[in-house]
Amino acid sequence: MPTPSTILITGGAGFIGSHTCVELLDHGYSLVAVDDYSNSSPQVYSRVQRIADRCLSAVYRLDLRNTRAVSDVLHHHSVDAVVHFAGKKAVGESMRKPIEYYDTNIGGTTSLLRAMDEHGVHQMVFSSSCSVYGETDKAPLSEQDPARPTNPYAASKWACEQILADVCRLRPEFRVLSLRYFNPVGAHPSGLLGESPRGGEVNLMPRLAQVADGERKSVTVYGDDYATPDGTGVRDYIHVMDVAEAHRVALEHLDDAPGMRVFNLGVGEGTSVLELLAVFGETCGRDIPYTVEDRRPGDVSELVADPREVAHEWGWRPTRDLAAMCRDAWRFRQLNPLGYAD
Ligand SMILES: NC(=O)c1ccc[n+]([C@@H]2O[C@H](COP(=O)([O-])OP(=O)(O)OC[C@H]3O[C@@H](n4cnc5c(N)ncnc54)[C@H](O)[C@@H]3O)[C@@H](O)[C@H]2O)c1
Ligand SMILES: O=c1ccn([C@@H]2O[C@H](COP(=O)(O)OP(=O)(O)O[C@H]3O[C@H](CO)[C@H](O)[C@H](O)[C@H]3O)[C@@H](O)[C@H]2O)c(=O)[nH]1
Repeated sequence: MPTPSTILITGGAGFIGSHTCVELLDHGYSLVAVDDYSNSSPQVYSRVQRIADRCLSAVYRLDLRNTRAVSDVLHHHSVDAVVHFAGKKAVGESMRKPIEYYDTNIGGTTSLLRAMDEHGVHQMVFSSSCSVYGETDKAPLSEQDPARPTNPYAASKWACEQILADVCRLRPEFRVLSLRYFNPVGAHPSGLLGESPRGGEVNLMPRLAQVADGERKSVTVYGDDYATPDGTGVRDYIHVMDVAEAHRVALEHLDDAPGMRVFNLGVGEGTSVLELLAVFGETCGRDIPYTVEDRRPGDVSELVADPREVAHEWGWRPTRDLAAMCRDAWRFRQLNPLGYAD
């Protein structure tokens, strides 16, 4: 995609969205961001702009399911492509609130597609998830492996992928790259941006940081009876700046081929809960107490990427290691103990 191009970012104030805003501003893109701030804060944009030393073209508060509101945004800005992050992302919460997850994630995506089509915008990079692979004893996982979602969150992402693939098949002007992220963690090295969830369920890395600085007494490890080397869940952690970079590279490859294509976004290395806990403890020089409880409903034992397809197609691979992920997440926590308090 030639720069400067104008990109609509949905969920731009979120964890991955905000880091991607920095990466795209740094590379000359003009950005229009929309978010309902259900899991983020508008304050994040001033930090994005401070890091990038450039402004976003516009920022809107809206719920993606409001097609009219999205359409109004596309009416006012000549957008070349959409990077679609907005959605709900917590596996455990999705087991308790399945309707909310299907409505937000699938309804938000179809609403966005309608508004895009109305304004002749047909290119999208979509945030999918490795959770679509579900419970499997295969590691690493390639894009050709079957999807077997085990919770409504994963099922909603799989449904979106199927909808997007079908739209691309029936309407060849559409081009979609669906990126199945494994576990994005870490933070911007400046310490200005990071993972700052508003209540609800907290992912493992921000939870480790909460315990390290004493906000919580211990980490609950969800199960130590999985068929993994130490019995705890294994994931493929990838630095959020690598994920942001991958979106910039993806935008350059949207036109490579017709239809929808799916890519894994992971490092290709599995890390257990206890291993991550140990590396995080070493990084911050503190003990991280933990207790073991039952498995979290909807969780799977192990998800590790085969990352070769992205490397082969785009000549790109993640470069930041687990120590950098922990170091940056800890720096963000130390500099922002209250997150983006507003
Ligand atoms: N973080 C992960 O581990 C991970 C892994 C795989 C996939 N993903 C996917 O990547 C995307 C971004 O994840 P994240 O970690 O940045 O999450 P996040 O919650 O930090 O960001 C999502 C953003 O979308 C916004 N949003 C939610 N519902 C909305 C709606 N109806 N209308 C407008 N805005 C809405 C939230 O306020 C938030 O700012 C999500 O789609 C998520 O499912 C995340
Ligand atoms: O307090 C916690 C939090 C998590 N875990 C464990 O740590 C691992 C990682 O859990 P996270 O909640 O950090 O991440 P998930 O893998 O459950 O989910 C995240 O990555 C997925 C892809 O794996 C999804 O896409 C989803 O959006 C995103 O939240 C899992 O084994 C989980 O059981 C704990 O033991 N204790």
